[in-house]
Amino acid sequence: MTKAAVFGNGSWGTAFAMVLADAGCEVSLWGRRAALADAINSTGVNPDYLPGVELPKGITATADPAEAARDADFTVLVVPSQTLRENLAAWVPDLAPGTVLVSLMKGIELGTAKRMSEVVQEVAGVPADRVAVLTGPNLAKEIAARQPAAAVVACADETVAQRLQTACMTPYFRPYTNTDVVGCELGGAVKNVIGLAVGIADGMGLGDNSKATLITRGLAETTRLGLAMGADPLTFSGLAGLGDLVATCSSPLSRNHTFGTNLGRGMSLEETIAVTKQTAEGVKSCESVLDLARRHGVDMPITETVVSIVHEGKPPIVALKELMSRSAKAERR
Ligand SMILES: NC(=O)C1=CN([C@@H]2O[C@H](COP(=O)(O)OP(=O)(O)OC[C@H]3O[C@@H](n4cnc5c(N)ncnc54)[C@H](O)[C@@H]3O)[C@@H](O)[C@H]2O)C=CC1
Ligand SMILES: O=C(CO)COP(=O)(O)O
Repeated sequence: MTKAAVFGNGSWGTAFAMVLADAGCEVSLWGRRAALADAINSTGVNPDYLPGVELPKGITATADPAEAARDADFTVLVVPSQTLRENLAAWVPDLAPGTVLVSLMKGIELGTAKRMSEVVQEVAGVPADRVAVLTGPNLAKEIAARQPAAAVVACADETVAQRLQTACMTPYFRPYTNTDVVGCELGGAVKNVIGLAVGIADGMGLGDNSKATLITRGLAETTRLGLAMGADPLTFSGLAGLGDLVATCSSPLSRNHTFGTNLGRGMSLEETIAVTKQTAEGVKSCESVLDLARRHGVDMPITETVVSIVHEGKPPIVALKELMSRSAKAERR
């Protein structure tokens, strides 16, 4: 039987543990609080992150990383991106030999501007063919309700992606393989920034033309960055690009979208952070995405606008006027 360790028992870690268990894996689910692990084991529910959802048999929760990691064919990493480096360094001595490390995270590291798979390779000291990424339009609550969805599993080695695909394929969860790890990770991280922008527009009372413009031009700037970094531009019209953008920018379940909506309605950053209970990766990653864009000499005006609103306190109405009054351009260049 395939064994999977899932490190992170938040909403996506728990929902993906359900997918793996439904696909026939034996799953150990790690979280840092022993009391939560005990509650999950005794009630069969994760009361903090997926209340009311009965977890399938085949998931065992633990707060002990060595116990979680033991004999795992796949080690799934799903903690907030900015905490990965420190957490993974502590888990490395316990990792099962030969395990494939799978990132479910959608962020870029602040300071280094590294993608999560790069952090994993560096910290765990493993080659690219031992690191995979899973991404796509996968709002955790909908997956936990077993609503049909597709995803992308990306790895430089297609046979590894195919093994992961088999390990997490269920009647409601349909993963496709891809070898464009850079494009898949960029799609996942930048869509959170565009999700913030769309949320801000929604909060300001703007309508669907504005939303469609932000989504489309957001995808254009994501693709520009991807091209500069060696990604396949077609990845951005797939599930990791357009697919995830549409889900995030249209759903009230998206934490990034909701965060933006609160800002657009006039809440301060501090007030918005105070009412946000879960991880909204774009809030930090908008700065690292902009850093990445500057390192590669790529123009990302929507990302720049989001940074100016979220981190520089620019009023959304002022930022919007500036975004709309940039010099005229060709749609493609
Ligand atoms: N929730 C969703 O619908 C989806 C989330 N993701 C990505 O998954 C990643 C995790 O997000 P969620 O599970 O949704 O977040 P969450 O906010 O629901 O849960 C975060 C988990 O990380 C733990 N955590 C927080 N700080 C930590 C630290 N310093 N050390 C160790 N553990 C820590 C929390 O206790 C919790 O178990 C993010 O990168 C997100 O973009 C990707 C696809 C879907
Ligand atoms: O990545 C997601 C859906 O694919 C979840 O989006 P949020 O992190 O904005 O909730």
